[in-house]
Amino acid sequence: MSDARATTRTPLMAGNWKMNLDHLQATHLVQKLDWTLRDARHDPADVEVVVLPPFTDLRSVQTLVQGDQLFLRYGGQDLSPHDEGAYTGDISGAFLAKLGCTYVAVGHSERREGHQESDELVGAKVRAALRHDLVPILCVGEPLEVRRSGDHVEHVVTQLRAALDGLDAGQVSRVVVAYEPVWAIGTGEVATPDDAQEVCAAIRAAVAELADDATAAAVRVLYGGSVKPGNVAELMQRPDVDGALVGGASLSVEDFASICRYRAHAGSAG
Ligand SMILES: O=C[C@H](O)COP(=O)(O)O
Repeated sequence: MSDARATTRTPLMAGNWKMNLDHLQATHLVQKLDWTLRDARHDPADVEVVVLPPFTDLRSVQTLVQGDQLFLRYGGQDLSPHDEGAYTGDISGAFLAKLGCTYVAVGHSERREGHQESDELVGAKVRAALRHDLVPILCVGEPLEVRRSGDHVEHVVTQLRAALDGLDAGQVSRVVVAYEPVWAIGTGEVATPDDAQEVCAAIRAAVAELADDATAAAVRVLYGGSVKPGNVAELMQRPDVDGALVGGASLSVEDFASICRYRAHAGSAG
């Protein structure tokens, strides 16, 4: 199967573990994931594999990845907009960078809704990530009532603009965007490939307006929301879908490895 996307964008599969797996379970999963992918001769140059464990697992994951030279990358699920100081409970971008993180999720809907994170705060977190050379995975997506009203593209583009406005093209080019319709997260109700393509293409067009065409062509746009081994290949056939932000299925080595190897499984269910 050949992907329709520009070959300059390496597909990215990121597993967001959310508040699951302690550091012992994390060690086990990461080792097994690496073995499984190596066994299948997975080439990270073809599809980049990332895990986003809870903060308390990161040191253990770092020790494994760096000590045993595993090919997967890792990152945080959130970060503070501040760099240091009296911010009890916050984790700075500097701390994540020191632990070898490459990525950090920003503005996940579970943070926007559960912790009342505003567009302004999400934008400040994107900037904090960039200050510490972390790649922000900026999450945007509409709730069900907005999808039903038909204003989903406008909603998502507004979130994107609020987070990225004022950044220069070089900064925008370092961002990964994840389109996650809230109604598809953890519900088993995946967006259709056409739904995902519509919004991912609109995100890319908005990036072109915020930065320039070259930046828009280079920025990776992921889809997230009930991605499974059985639906990932079809989503990945759409030209503006460059990967997936995977929640529940990333907690299973077999399922996540299968998602990462979607090209090998194209045409089969699961
Ligand atoms: O960050 C991941 C998303 O919230 C998707 O979660 P899910 O794959 O369990 O629907």
